Amino acid sequence: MEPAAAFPVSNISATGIACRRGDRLLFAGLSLRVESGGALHLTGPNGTGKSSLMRILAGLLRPYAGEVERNGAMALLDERPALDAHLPLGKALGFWARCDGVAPARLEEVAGACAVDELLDVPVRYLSTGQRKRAALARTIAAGAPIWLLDEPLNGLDTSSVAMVEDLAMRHCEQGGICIVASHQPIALPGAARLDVADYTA
Ligand SMILES: Nc1ncnc2c1ncn2[C@@H]1O[C@H](COP(=O)(O)OP(=O)(O)OP(=O)(O)O)[C@@H](O)[C@H]1O
Repeated sequence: MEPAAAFPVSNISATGIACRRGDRLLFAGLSLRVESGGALHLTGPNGTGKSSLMRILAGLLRPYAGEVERNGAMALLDERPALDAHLPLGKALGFWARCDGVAPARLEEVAGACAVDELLDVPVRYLSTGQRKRAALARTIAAGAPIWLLDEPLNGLDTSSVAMVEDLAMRHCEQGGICIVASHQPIALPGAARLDVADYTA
């Protein structure tokens, strides 16, 4: 994929974050900051609150305490692909591309980079687990946001697709983007900081 234009300087920071779900305080006192070109790997056992933290960073979940500040647009990949299951993949991606003002040529390029360019005529509901994950990644990347929040991006991917995601994330950071990945799987992200959410369990 041709590099996108270098991203404007961006950053995301969270200060003193506490997260409560139901009547449980999951974690407290968690702070982080990632600048342009930086990567962060959020780890922790199942149920520690990685996805909850990602939703807090994305502005989709209000923290119980603390603040998130962000300069720059953000795109979230999580377990919901946000692609219309009844549409062929190309049309489902096209919907978001129009919303985000993405040129058709750029969408094609991103589809190629995510290895879904051969699947554009296939209804989203027929895609395999790994194909759906790559399609959701294409939707996320095509948005053109400097800040990527990738929640378990490797789930369901084969070895070559894992390498593909690692390469895309590395190149995004080289272009001045930010990549925050929540995953209990190892992921090769050169220079990435690591934060174990379990260290902040309340
Ligand atoms: N809407 C909700 N209401 C109440 N509890 C919730 C809600 N959503 C999640 N939880 C609980 O919050 C805890 C943390 O969930 P979360 O998905 O953030 O963890 P995680 O670290 O991402 O886990 P995994 O590694 O399994 O994906 C879990 O115990 C979960 O059951």
